[in-house]
Amino acid sequence: MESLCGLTLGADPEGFWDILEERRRSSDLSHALRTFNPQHYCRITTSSSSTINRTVLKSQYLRYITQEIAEETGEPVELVREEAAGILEEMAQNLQLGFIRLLAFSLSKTFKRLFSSIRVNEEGLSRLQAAIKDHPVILMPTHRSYVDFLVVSYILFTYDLPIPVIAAGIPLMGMKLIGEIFRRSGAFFIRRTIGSDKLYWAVLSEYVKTLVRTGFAPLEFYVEGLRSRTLKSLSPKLGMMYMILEPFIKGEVFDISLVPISISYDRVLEESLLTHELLGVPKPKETTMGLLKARKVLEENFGNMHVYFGVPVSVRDLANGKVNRSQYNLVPRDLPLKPSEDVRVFVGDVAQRVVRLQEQGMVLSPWSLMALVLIQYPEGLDWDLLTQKTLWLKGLALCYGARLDWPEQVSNLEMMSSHLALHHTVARCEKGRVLLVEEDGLHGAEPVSEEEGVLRRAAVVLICASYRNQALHVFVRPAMAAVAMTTASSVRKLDVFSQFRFLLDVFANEFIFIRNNAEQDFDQACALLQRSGAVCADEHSLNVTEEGQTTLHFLQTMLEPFIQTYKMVFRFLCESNAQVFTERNFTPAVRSFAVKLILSGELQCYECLSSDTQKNAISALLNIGAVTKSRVSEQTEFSVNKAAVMRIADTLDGHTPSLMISHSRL
Ligand SMILES: CCCCCCCCCCCCCCCC(=O)SCCNC(=O)CCNC(=O)[C@H](O)C(C)(C)COP(=O)(O)OP(=O)(O)OC[C@H]1O[C@@H](n2cnc3c(N)ncnc32)[C@H](O)[C@@H]1OP(=O)(O)O
Ligand SMILES: O=C(CO)COP(=O)(O)O
Repeated sequence: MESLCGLTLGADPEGFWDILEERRRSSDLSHALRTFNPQHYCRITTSSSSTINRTVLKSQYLRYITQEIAEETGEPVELVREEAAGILEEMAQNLQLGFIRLLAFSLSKTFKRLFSSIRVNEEGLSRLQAAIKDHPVILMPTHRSYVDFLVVSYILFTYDLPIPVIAAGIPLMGMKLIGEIFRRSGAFFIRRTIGSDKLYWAVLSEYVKTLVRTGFAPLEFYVEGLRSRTLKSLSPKLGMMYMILEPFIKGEVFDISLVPISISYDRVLEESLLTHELLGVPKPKETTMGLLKARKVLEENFGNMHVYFGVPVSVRDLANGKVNRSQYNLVPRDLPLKPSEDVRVFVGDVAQRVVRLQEQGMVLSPWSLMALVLIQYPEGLDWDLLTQKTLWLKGLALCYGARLDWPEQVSNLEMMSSHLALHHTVARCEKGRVLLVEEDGLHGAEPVSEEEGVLRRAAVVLICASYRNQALHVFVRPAMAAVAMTTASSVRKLDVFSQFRFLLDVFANEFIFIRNNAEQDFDQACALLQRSGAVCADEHSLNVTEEGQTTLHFLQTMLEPFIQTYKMVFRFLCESNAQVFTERNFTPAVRSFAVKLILSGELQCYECLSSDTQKNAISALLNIGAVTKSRVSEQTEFSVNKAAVMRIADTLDGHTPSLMISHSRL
């Protein structure tokens, strides 16, 4: 079968093509050394990295800011400019085709060992090719693994598309040799927390804006800001998003195309490390030695990967009627301007929409559905029951519009058994019963303390939960409506909606919802519940059907670990003697509170140990106003309004009408 650039590749019924198939049949060296002649942006003004750097340093914007900083600090302006040049030198990429070829060769070898297939939607690449010619393009992939940025560049190279420049966290720069190879493969390095460093913000934003204005190359950045430890989408970071959109907002480019990219893994390379971070184990430092030591991962199989290139989104279309760009006609475009309220809202809205599109492009593996069932049976369940429930769930997922990797020509038994085998480190079938498998600890199979036992159990539960999380975006709206139906004061749609809206507020950091979209979310939730026959609705009420009990119960149980974790955090805040917590102490203190509750038998939910969910619970309280945040002597502190937290906990239980909470905004 033919692909975009004439390669012979394997297609599956969903329109995905396995790019490794060709690699398994022909020389990796010829692939790496083949003619590479991509079509660039039609108005590209430079293809030289050093010209980009010079343009940044000479820009009016940077001159203005360096002058301003010199006046504020009393430093000579030349010194400030030198500092700016130093920051730029640390940051700038230096893309060279030779390094791309080198990596193309090594990655072909590595990917073939790690993955059974890498499937790419070719029509998405054709759309991307067209978009690249017309406007500056921003590639926005999901971030679940270090493999993400490698595979995106690899695919673009394979399909003869321009190699992107990529915003990379600075720790990667520190890796001996690898850091430099990455820089020459298009990475530009940014500090992880910039805080109030005015000069750094200025250099970074001018650098990013120059890349966009000149159309030097597609710009790739990870709007979630880090790899999601839970495999669930993270709330987007807005700093870089703002810089990228600014050239359009200020009328310097006609349009910008944002391309969401959804990367779905059957099995994530870093599954165990990422999960342990959720339990408080520090992330290993990125070093070349660490990478070499990790090479035993090459002995494992990680199944299939799907990379879905979404439909390019026109920023111009999104901005229509939402941003008043004429306000920028009155001031020179080079001068810094604080973003107006409409721009701030717009940037956040764009980022949320892209993350939603990323979710919609994700491909679910059978294991993800199996994990959804398995996690609801912590003591394990019979294989037959797992099969029956997973197949039922497959039907529900399809009914809710999920993109599933479940080929019809393979039997269900074969599909499920092979996926269980792929995840042999997490679950196993013994005597017809499927059970979660705990990893051995540092000191062998037996835990040395009760606490270690809890954390070990939590590790495997959290890995399983992360694969469940891959599918949550498909179910979260109907699941929230299902929960709202149990706690609402009546079956009247108005009452259920008010409870639903409260849940949206509480879980705003947990799941991706677009701001001010509650009514559409609710309508969609009701429509899906109706479509699956779980409820029948008329204009004013929602009623559970007889056969809908099972669906509703399943959906409610799906959200239970999140509800339990939030309640546990609320309880911790209310029972603690202190009214104020430092950010640093919060997670360890909540963790030991949760471990105690589990050991005492008061809490059965091991997912409550996830620091990610605990932090989201605090963020929810901050958003609602029940907790406030302040900086006190270099530390972030949370002050808790215990009465407000209790009312939220009550509403979550359905004891207090949600309207009171939403309207008073506490
Ligand atoms: C063929 C084969 C080839 C293979 C070839 C391989 C290629 C191999 C390449 C390797 C490549 C690796 C790639 C790795 C992938 C990652 O490393 S992912 C991690 C790095 N990327 C990102 O993080 C991107 C997304 N992050 C952001 O946008 C973040 O906002 C930033 C820019 C990093 C800043 O982070 P932050 O300091 O935490 O800031 P943030 O929370 O966004 O904002 C802080 C405050 O600054 C304010 N602020 C925002 N903008 C500004 C501004 N311009 N001026 C002043 N203040 C501002 C905000 O309003 C905010 O204020 P508050 O609301 O808190 O009051
Ligand atoms: O630096 C990154 C490279 O992927 C992402 O940050 P984390 O390592 O925190 O996920």
